[in-house]
Amino acid sequence: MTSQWEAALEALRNGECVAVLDGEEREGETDLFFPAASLSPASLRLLRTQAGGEMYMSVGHEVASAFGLPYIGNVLALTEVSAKFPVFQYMEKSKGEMCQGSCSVGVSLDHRTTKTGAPDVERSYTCRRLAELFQEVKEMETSVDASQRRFGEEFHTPGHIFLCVENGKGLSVRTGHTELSIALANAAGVTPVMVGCVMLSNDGDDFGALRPAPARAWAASRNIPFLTGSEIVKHVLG
Ligand SMILES: O=C(CO)[C@H](O)[C@H](O)COP(=O)(O)O
Repeated sequence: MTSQWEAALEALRNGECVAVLDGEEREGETDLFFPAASLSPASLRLLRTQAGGEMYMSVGHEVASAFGLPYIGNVLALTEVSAKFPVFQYMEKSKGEMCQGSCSVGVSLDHRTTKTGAPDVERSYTCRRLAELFQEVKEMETSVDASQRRFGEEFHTPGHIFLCVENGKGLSVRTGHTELSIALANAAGVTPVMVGCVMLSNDGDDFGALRPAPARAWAASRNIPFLTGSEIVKHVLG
């Protein structure tokens, strides 16, 4: 029988969905993921209608490095920013990349050719294009400077997809959905850019995140591979 791990890698190679529960001790949330490189508008619709939470694009550390993409918390923590916009002196900011909270968040963006950036057809194009552009600059061994310029020619910020940036040491220091999804992409051999969305409850008075048991049952009913954070860590780090 195929294991959930093998099924997940196969699904990603085929551009299909996988479900990842980070862990009860962490968020205790299940996020659905598709590989960005082959993301279709229909896949994006599935994330929006079946998961329903915030949609984001996890980018591997090498992708962020290739384009010089920062963590937004580090940008907002700059003294120049607080001097000009004093509210940022007072707001708590996730700095660095190692905390388990929302510190992996980067900038938001849209592809420049989109009209508003919001529809499924436009958001999926934004995601696909980022993954494609990374492959292009990687294969051509483009300098960081030239890669950043190409990135700027294609994307504007702010936009309708926010980035989550993998830390440089991966799962050994952080086991967020950001690192878990990129570890899966690397294991599957697909471009390390993944599009994720957290599953929320649609059940009566429960306005929280979808609990692990119904999330697992939903995935099983659709033949979508379901993995926990600890299973992924075990497979990747041994
Ligand atoms: O909850 C989420 C989105 O709404 C995601 O889990 C989050 O954005 C990814 O971050 P992390 O790596 O901290 O899990």
